[in-house]
Amino acid sequence: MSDTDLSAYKRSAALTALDYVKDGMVLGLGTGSTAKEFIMALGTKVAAGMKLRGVSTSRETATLADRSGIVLLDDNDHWPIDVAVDGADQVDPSFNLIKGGGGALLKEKIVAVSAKQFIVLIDYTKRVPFLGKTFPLPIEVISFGWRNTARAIEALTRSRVVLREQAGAPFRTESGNLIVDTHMARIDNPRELDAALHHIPGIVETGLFIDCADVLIVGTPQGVETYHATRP
Ligand SMILES: O=C[C@H](O)[C@H](O)[C@H](O)COP(=O)(O)O
Repeated sequence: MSDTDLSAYKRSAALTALDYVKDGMVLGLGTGSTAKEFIMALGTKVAAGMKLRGVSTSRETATLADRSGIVLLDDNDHWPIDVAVDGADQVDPSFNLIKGGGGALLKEKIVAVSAKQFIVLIDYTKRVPFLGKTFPLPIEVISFGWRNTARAIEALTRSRVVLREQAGAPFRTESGNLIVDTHMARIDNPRELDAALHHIPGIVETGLFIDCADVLIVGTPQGVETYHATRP
């Protein structure tokens, strides 16, 4: 499946998400190619007269939002986010996610949990029976002592941990941290793993999004499928 084909499924999911957007809302705006489709589609709503404000999860998204006519709230404001919309790298049957393929996981998680409703958009290839295996878990760590932090992650997960690089240098997040990608064969209990990882000093945030997604919108060859999470 080529990226071009998949982008059509991402776009159809993004267009469906427009149904959740109402005039005057504050939106949490995710990062990545699927979120980009959504933000560009919002531009048509704004052009038609809808007033939207947003919180951006990356500089790239801020630029797109600006082009779409969405007024961005300041980083230091309190954000009354109605709906956050973002892509994901993997989604399991309980709607737990791996995110952070683009390195924006920290801001994305802050925005997702701040929203009254979090909508996840994916193409159908990202639904998996369990997290891991086909996508390494991104973990944001501070650079101070990162090798020791990586060792601790390896010891906990019994997996290979690889420092993410970009153009031959360590990749830096917008918060100035590093990302280590953790190649796990299978994540059996994402909630337990996330909790255990958060006990390791040096870890800023993980790409595990547990119990965050309220709505999952999936672009498939047969059309768009929408699922609503049920919480206990
Ligand atoms: O850090 C990046 C984000 O978590 C993205 O939302 C995720 O990687 C999915 O990206 P895309 O929509 O480009 O597949």
